Amino acid sequence: MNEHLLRKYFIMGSQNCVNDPRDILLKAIEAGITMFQFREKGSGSKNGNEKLKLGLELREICKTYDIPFIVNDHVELVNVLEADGIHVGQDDVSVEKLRKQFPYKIIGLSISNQDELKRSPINLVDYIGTGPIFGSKTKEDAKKPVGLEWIRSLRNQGLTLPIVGIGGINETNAQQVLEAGANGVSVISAITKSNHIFETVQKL
Ligand SMILES: Cc1ncc(COP(=O)(O)OP(=O)(O)O)c(N)n1
Ligand SMILES: Cc1nc(C(=O)O)sc1CCOP(=O)(O)O
Ligand SMILES: [Mg+2]
Repeated sequence: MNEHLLRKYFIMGSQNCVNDPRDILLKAIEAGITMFQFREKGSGSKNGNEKLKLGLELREICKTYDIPFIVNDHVELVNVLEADGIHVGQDDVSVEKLRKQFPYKIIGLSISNQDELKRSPINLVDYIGTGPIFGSKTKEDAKKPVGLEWIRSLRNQGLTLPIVGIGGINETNAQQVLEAGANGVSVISAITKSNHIFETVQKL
């Protein structure tokens, strides 16, 4: 994949939004996000047909503006939403299975420590998502922050795969994440909770 797509990677589900998620996505796209992940998950999130309807609407917006659309976790939504790819974690469907099913889609995998790195088939993925870099209140089951040191460690071990940092990243600390060796930053609340989405995304 083109590693520049990770530069400003926006993740969102309706549970993250006070305002209409469609409006938030449109504003974020106008401001310059480079990729979008549909993550309808956790308390307050939609299910079934409502989830599907929102996914289709957000997908359509991304298609209009040529922004890659990634599905979080849910393999069955990849074809239905004509997604460009899928992001999975260590406890989700296996990357081996995914790569067989989707030879040409973008596959992102979360890797947050040395053990996970050792047991992950990184040759099959397009990028690594790693975090939480800083403390995050957004993910209900977030691990303890791994810090910038973990990104440096991945690079010091010679990992050349594109890396995107996640967790507690905002316009004031994004630069540190890039300087540590990440190709980009993925954010939820920095954008969904911003009163000035355009300025926030520009600063990121
Ligand atoms: C870009 C990116 N990085 C990490 C994650 C977290 O994935 P996961 O560990 O599977 O946790 P959930 O998001 O499924 O709760 C991500 N979604 N995106
Ligand atoms: C979805 C997610 N995954 C994480 C991980 O560490 O894998 S942290 C996280 C939440 C990111 O939200 P915010 O930008 O609001 O902190
Ligand atoms: Mg997951």
